[in-house]
Amino acid sequence: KHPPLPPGPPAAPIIGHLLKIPQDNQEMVFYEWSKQYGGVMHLHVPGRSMIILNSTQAAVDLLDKRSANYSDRPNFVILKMMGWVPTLTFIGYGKRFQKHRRLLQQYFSSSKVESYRHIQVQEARRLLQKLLGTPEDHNNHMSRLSAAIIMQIAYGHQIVKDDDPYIQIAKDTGYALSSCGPPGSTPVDLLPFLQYMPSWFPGTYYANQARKLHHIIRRLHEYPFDAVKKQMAEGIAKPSYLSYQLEQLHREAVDTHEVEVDDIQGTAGVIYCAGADTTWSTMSIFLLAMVLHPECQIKAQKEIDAVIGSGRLPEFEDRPSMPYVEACLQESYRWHNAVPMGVPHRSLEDDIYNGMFIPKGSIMVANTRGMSLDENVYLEPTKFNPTRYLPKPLGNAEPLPIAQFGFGRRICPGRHLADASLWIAIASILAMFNISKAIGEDGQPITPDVAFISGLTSHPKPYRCAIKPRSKLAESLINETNTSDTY
Ligand code: HEM
Repeated sequence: KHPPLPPGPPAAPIIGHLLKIPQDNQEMVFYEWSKQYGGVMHLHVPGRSMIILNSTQAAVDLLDKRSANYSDRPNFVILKMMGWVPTLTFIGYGKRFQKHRRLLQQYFSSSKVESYRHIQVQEARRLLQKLLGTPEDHNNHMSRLSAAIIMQIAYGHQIVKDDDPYIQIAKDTGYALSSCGPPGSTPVDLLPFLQYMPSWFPGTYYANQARKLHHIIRRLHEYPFDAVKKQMAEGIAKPSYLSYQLEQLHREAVDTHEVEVDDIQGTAGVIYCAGADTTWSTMSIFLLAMVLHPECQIKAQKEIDAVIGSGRLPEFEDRPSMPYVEACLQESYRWHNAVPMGVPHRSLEDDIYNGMFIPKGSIMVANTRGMSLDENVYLEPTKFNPTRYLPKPLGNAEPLPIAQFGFGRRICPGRHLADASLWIAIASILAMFNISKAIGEDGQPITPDVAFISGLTSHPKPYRCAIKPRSKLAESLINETNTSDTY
């Protein structure tokens, strides 16, 4: 005796949509289905309902406004097999979730992240020097920028060499996260008994992957943790999230055992894994857009020149004066997504939304990609067009994207940090470099494919481009910048 379920494609008896849900490119398939079935869709797989949200409004109405009901997580069988425990992203709603969120929110609130600006500025300057020296290595340099900022904040570790083990860990983690299938909806997640089947058994591919990648995730948690503990014992640890929390633990140990060592290890690990890879991917999406859209680049550079001239590099204080550069960042979030289907939530109680029944225990997928391409909100949504956000008559006054950082009580706690790291890096690159297509051996410009490697996170496939200083003055400005780099 309840209203109908949300609409969805026809289902087979018993197995429902199990065989219809694709393993690759799910976000795009769900988006295509939404054109027929609407912004709130229902899929049925044995033992559970999946609700796919392709409309930002529905995601806000349910995941934000009714977040008490929609902040649990499904059981991520594959991710747990990989060793992601105890990691906030995958912990269910409850006491431990609240404890981990509290630990992280204190450290990454919008006001607190302002105190990390000097690290972000320094790393953005280093990125410029790296791009000047070896522009063909742009992907590594962007990965390094993201990892270096996170490393200093989380572990007090400054990356000084390209073969730094932390960079390798960040890269390995990126690889692991994009090789583990769609989050919460691989065959093993949908039919957990498959995890116990031998590797030749159909549907066990991701369970085998998880076993293979387990050592990467353990190393991510253990290596930095052991290093900081050792430094603390020797009295040489730099201030960081980890050293701060371990000191607190030591101080409060007598009074309360609320926070335990593995809470600290887990939260430090999640900063690293959730922060470095996603920031890097968004940087890479931005650069790809600049290769393909020189007209946007020129517009952004004109704005930067008008605000800061050509004698200095951008600072955070310039941000409010550069609405078009801001729009380029926002469009990079929307045009392609570092986390294309978000991280699924789970509902705790039965609910009714717009006359549709959402059963208790439903897996709620906020399809960021679908929301980014929603033609009811964005004109020509596949086009990279920052102007769309500018007020009329300059632009089309379209709403800024919000889905990229998720929703409700699960919204990304690192969003203020990520946004600031990306802004300073993007503004600095645009101020100093021209980005264009690389020239192939045949003398012709190479147009990079807009192609992605996708799992929980999504990365542009490696692409070539040319990155050249805008002028001799820009070149000397980059060279003269003191980054106290030792290599
Ligand atoms: C551009 C960069 C980033 C993107 C696109 C991104 C995106 C996301 C998304 C979509 C979620 C899932 C939200 C939900 O379930 O509704 C998430 C969760 C999370 N993010 Fe980020 N993130 C980024 C950077 C960061 C950074 C820098 C940190 C750490 C400082 C971080 C830490 C986390 C954590 C801990 C969670 C889990 C939250 C929870 O389950 O309660 N992220 N992020």
